[in-house]
Amino acid sequence: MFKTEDDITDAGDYPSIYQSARCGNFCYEFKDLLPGDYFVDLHFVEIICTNGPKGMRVFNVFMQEEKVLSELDIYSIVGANKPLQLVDARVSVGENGTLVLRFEGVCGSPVVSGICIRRASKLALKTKAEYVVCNNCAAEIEVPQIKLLKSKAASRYEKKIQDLTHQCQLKTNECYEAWMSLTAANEQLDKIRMELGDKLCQVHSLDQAMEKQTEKLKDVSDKYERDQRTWVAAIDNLDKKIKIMKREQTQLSFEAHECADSVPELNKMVFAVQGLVSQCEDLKLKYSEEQAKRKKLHNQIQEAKGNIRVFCRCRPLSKEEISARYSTVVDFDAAKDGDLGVLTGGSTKKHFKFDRVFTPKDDQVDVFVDASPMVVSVLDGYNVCIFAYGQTGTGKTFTMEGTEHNRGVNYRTVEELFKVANERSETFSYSISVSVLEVYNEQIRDLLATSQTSKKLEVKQASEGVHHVPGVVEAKVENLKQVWDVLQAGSNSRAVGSNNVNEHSSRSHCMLCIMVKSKNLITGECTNSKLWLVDLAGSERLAKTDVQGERLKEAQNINRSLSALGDVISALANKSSHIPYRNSKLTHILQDSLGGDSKTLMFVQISPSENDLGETLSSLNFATRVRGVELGPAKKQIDTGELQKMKTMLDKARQESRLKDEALRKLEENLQNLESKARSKDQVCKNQQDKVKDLEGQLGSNIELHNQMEKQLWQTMEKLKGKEEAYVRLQNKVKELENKIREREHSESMALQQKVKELENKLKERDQHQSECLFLQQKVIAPLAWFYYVITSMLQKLNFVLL
Ligand SMILES: Nc1ncnc2c1ncn2[C@@H]1O[C@H](COP(=O)(O)OP(=O)(O)OP(=O)(O)O)[C@@H](O)[C@H]1O
Repeated sequence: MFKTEDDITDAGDYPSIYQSARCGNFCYEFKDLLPGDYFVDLHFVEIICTNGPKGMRVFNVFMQEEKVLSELDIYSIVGANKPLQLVDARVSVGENGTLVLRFEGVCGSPVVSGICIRRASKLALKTKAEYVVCNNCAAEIEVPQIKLLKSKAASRYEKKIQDLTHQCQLKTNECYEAWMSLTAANEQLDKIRMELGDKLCQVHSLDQAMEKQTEKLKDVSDKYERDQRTWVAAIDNLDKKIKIMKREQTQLSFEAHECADSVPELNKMVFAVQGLVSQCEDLKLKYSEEQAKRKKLHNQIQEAKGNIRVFCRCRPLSKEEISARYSTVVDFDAAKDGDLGVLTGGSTKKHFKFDRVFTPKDDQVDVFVDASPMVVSVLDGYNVCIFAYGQTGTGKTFTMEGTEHNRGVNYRTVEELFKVANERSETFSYSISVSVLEVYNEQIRDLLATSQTSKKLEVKQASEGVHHVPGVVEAKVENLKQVWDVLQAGSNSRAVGSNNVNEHSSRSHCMLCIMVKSKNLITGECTNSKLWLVDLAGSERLAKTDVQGERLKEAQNINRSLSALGDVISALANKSSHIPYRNSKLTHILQDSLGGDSKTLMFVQISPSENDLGETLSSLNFATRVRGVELGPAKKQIDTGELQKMKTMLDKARQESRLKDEALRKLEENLQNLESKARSKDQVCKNQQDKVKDLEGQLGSNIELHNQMEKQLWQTMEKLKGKEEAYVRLQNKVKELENKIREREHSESMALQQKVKELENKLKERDQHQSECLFLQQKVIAPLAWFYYVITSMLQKLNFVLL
């Protein structure tokens, strides 16, 4: 016997069932069975749910090649995964002991899950037999009584079966309709689901749009709030500003009124100032006249003293001379009067007369006291030339340059110039610049030039009566320190050019030029003057030096330039039509500072030593020639009484000038104070008027701006209102939509639920019908099949008997 005990409740993957399942046409052959009758149970199950109408999965079952089941559709009877059993199908096994079960047209899914074969009891077959005679052969054919009974019952049953089959058919139809309606409902449900999905998508996108809209609205409202705050702050600020401006305007109008009130007073002041100004103008005029007079007198004194003045200075005996026991040949007894005696040998004494004689005891200060008036002339616009002449080693450099602790004329001159320039700073402005030159072997060298050029420096005429050396450095100096630095630079540069500084210095002319540009701040008169301070080369005679070659050339050049200087001075004194300035570089450079209105001071430097007597006499003779020629006999005879008178006049004029200066200064101060007060008042008044105008303008523009801002604010608020309304409208719309969606969802879900319920009910009903059908089928089909089988076999037998 082959039987499965598997209980199929749900769709499960039971291997035994699968293994026994087959598709298509197949048969099971059971061998070695005892001949006789058997009950066969067939267990069916539709494992896979296969949708489709009834009659799609039908198959036939044959037992011993007799069709016991025709067009069986399990699914339509029990549905998916439900077992169906055919029980107690009776079959006879012949002498061959073989039972053949054949399945035909099994399609779709496996259906046969078990076969049960049981032997039928023999007793059951032993029924009382009846005999019938065959019409053809008259043979008696045994017909069991029971068979007749059974045939009656079978007919009864057949009828019942027909009823039941009919009912079953009806139920199947109903089920089919229910199934179709369920399918349709399912389809509708799917459609609704899809619609619902679409709606949900729509709702979602609407939500998103709403969120975006809300965010936008939030941004707009934030911006609006921010703008509102800014505008409110701006309006507050403007209000404050307007208030401040109004206060300022009140203040300014008050001040303007005050100013207007003070106008008469101011007018009075202006009149007074105008009076003072005219007074001042008079005083200025007088002051200028006085100054001109003073200048004239000063000049007259200078002229009286001589435009070319000669000072003689004798140095002390040097250590070497003392140790060599050289005696002094110079007599200073009448030095105070400018007289100098030189012992020329024995008791012979030669006398010389100069403007001043400085003994070895006289120091640099004493020397400069007498030289300073000449120096100051350069500030009055005169060209001045001071030079030191004499034999080497007689103190030319000492007099002109001096030492660090014993400054000479050069330094003191500049010092004096700055001092006087400062004193005159209220009436004059001065610009001072300095050049330092050297003339060696008739060649000009710029000692301030940072780089020496190969180009020769030449003297050129800049304009009528003005000569200069183009390309020469003119260092602008504003104080003593700067002058000292320039002098040092010149001195250093001079040293660079030679191995032995002293030797070189004695063989070249060192020329310091101080250029002064002045402006009279009262009259506006400008002058351009220069002061030459020249340390000449040694004047020793050629014969004595006894030199040759380069030194001879140097000495010749020195002699030539010095004699050219003498010639120029002579020509000037003689008022000659031609002054031979161009005979040497020295005189050519000094052209505009020697002669004319210029003033010249010569220091003749001498040695007291008997050893230098010859050179001393030579120098003194040259100096005498210069002085003698210049002053001339007529000029020498100056009336001292007249001079004294002029001096007294000058002193008086100076005194008066000082007093007037003082008065003028005070008046000027007063005037300046009044003018500045008037100016400041004017300025204040003007400023305030301007301020009032500005403020009025600003106020106007601010009011306009304020109005514009208010307008803008109002417009913005209107816009915002509109936006807020739109926002509220949108929010309402969104809410409405949400409500609609909710309602729709609710109604749709309700309808769906209802439908689902209905469908479930229908399904339940169908299930119930199906189970009923199944139950009926089970109840009916098996016996029916049995009866059918029995009847068929009996009919066969009957046919056989009948045949
Ligand atoms: N009045 C003086 N009192 C003291 N010493 C002096 C005086 N004059 C000149 N001497 C000294 O004499 C020496 C020579 O002077 P200085 O060099 O000035 O002569 P010089 O004429 O310029 O010579 P050179 O022509 O060589 O340049 C220096 O040592 C200087 O200090």
